[in-house]
Amino acid sequence: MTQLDQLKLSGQLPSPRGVALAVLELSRRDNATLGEIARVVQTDPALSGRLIKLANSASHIARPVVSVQEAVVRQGMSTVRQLALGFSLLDQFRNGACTAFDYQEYWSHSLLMALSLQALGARVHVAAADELFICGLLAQVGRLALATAYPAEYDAVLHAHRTDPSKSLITLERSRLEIDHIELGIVMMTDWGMPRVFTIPLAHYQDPEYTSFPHDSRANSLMLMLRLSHRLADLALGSADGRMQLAREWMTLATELDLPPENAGSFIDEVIAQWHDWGALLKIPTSVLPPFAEISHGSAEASDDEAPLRIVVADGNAFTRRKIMALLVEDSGHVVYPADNGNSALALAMEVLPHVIIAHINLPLLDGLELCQALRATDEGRRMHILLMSDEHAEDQLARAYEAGADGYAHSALSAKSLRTRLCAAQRLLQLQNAWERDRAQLRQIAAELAVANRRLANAALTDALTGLPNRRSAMDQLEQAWSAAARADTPLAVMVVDIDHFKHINDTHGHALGDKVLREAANALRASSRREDSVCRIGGEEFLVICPNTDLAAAMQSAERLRATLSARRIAVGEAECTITASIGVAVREYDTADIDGLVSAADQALYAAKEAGRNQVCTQRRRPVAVEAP
Ligand SMILES: Nc1nc2c(ncn2[C@@H]2O[C@H](COP(=O)(O)OP(=O)(O)OP(=O)(O)O)[C@@H](O)[C@H]2O)c(=O)[nH]1
Repeated sequence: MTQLDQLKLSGQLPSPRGVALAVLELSRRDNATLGEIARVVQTDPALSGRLIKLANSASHIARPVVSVQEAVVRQGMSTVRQLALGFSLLDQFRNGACTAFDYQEYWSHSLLMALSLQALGARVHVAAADELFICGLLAQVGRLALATAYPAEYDAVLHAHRTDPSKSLITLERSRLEIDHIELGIVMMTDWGMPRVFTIPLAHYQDPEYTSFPHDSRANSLMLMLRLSHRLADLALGSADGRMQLAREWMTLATELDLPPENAGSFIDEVIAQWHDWGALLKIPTSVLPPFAEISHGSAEASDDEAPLRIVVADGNAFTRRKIMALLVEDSGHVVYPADNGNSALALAMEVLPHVIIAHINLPLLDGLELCQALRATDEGRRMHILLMSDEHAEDQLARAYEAGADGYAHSALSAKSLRTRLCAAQRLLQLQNAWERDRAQLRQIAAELAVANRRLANAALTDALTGLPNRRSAMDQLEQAWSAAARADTPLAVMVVDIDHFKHINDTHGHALGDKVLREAANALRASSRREDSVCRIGGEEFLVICPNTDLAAAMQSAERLRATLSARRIAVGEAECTITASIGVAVREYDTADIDGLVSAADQALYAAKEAGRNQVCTQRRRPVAVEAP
């Protein structure tokens, strides 16, 4: 009798109890109905809740499942049986006699595998979500079984593995227990009715060498999904030091399932969030991780020397492609994107903008030389380091490779060392490019800051600091423009010079600070009361210039009168009391004999003088006599 047969007969293997056992036995009957299963499940509230939660977590379900019956119908008899079993094991084996076996960590790892597999299933449609969940949850049940059946011996196995990790766990299990956890796990799962479609990839997914299922087969997809899920669980529960490497391996492996590395972050962060959620429900410990993008990029201080490269490996031969990919990932943690023909290599390169492309010269669809030429014809492709590989060393091929724009040429059987050496050149290029881009970014930043500072200075040079109005210089520029526009279009142009009366007296009586306040209030009042197209400027101490395009004398006089009235109606607080001000305004319009803007302002000044002479608080034109205007 084999060790396995003895074990099966011994009754020492983990097996379901209670409701789960009843579900298992019931489901083995030929005439069992889903209704009967649901009734049994209902007697266990914890199991009922978990089945409902699981049924609802399959994202494609529009209407939430609220009853056990519905959950059981949706999940089907075989899935319910296995879920009941998985949860029953979890509840029974939270602790055990094998001291070196961390039962809590085991379940935490298994739960994350279950959720990851389920989430991958939503992207790669190879099996129902609940089936994938249970497949992940029980993927390593053989380890739990060995720890349960042989606590002392397995303790020694685990210690030996920890002391010398170069010896694989499976080898140690075999040498000490004559059976390994994978074999045992498969037997147990087969006994529990797990379909072969799952047990076959489960038996192989931990092989260090790739097991060759056909590339587009369901078994291959499941095997990759199991590897990805296992690696994710290792990443989440392992030490922070190894996370970056595992994250990059994960991204590279994910490309084999057509999951683009740029989607890895959101996928993994989502699965980790579900893990926390389920962990709380099942009372299983989980760990808090930084966002995946942070893990995969490593510390911000990583130097250019350590910076991983994005590499597209294009080879029609799956074996060579995988060999190179494995070398690149294991050796230096680069992020690698596989392509099996020239067209997909080109599309991939344009999408992920790799630093390096390693392409076989005889690629299908678009050969290596054509790929090289196509890349070199683009701005992005010109910056990539292209290494072409060939199965032969032919001089004319070498020449054609360089003519097509390749940076390097190598034999396809190149060694790891030789590949590493060649990547050094690309890494150096990357360093230079990074340094150049940093310099450029710094220059752009300086230029932007300078532009802002210049704008501020220019603005300050044209603005009066006290009132925020355009200053004399700006006023004269604006007037020049208004003059030109009026001359071109033969339209009228008027200006007003507004001067606050007896302003010296205000300063002398109330102080300079109140004088400033009066100026600010006068500026605000003038701005608020003038037309939108007029420009109010401060051209001297208590003197303002209002430029009024397209305004004839009568309209200007009317506006000036309105401004005068506004100012004189203004009450300005002086401590508890108030004071009032008045202003005199001189108005001038551009006439056929007005020489230039100085002439125009001078005419307005003369009019202002006339207004002052006439007693202040009034509006005059350049004709040196007050003009009576109607109040607006
Ligand atoms: N508070 C304050 N006072 C200013 C400012 N700029 C000029 N002044 C003062 O404004 C006063 C102008 O006085 P004058 O030119 O004699 O004119 P006025 O007292 O208004 O008399 P009339 O114009 O003839 O009505 C001076 O005392 C200046 O010191 C300023 O920015 N703030």
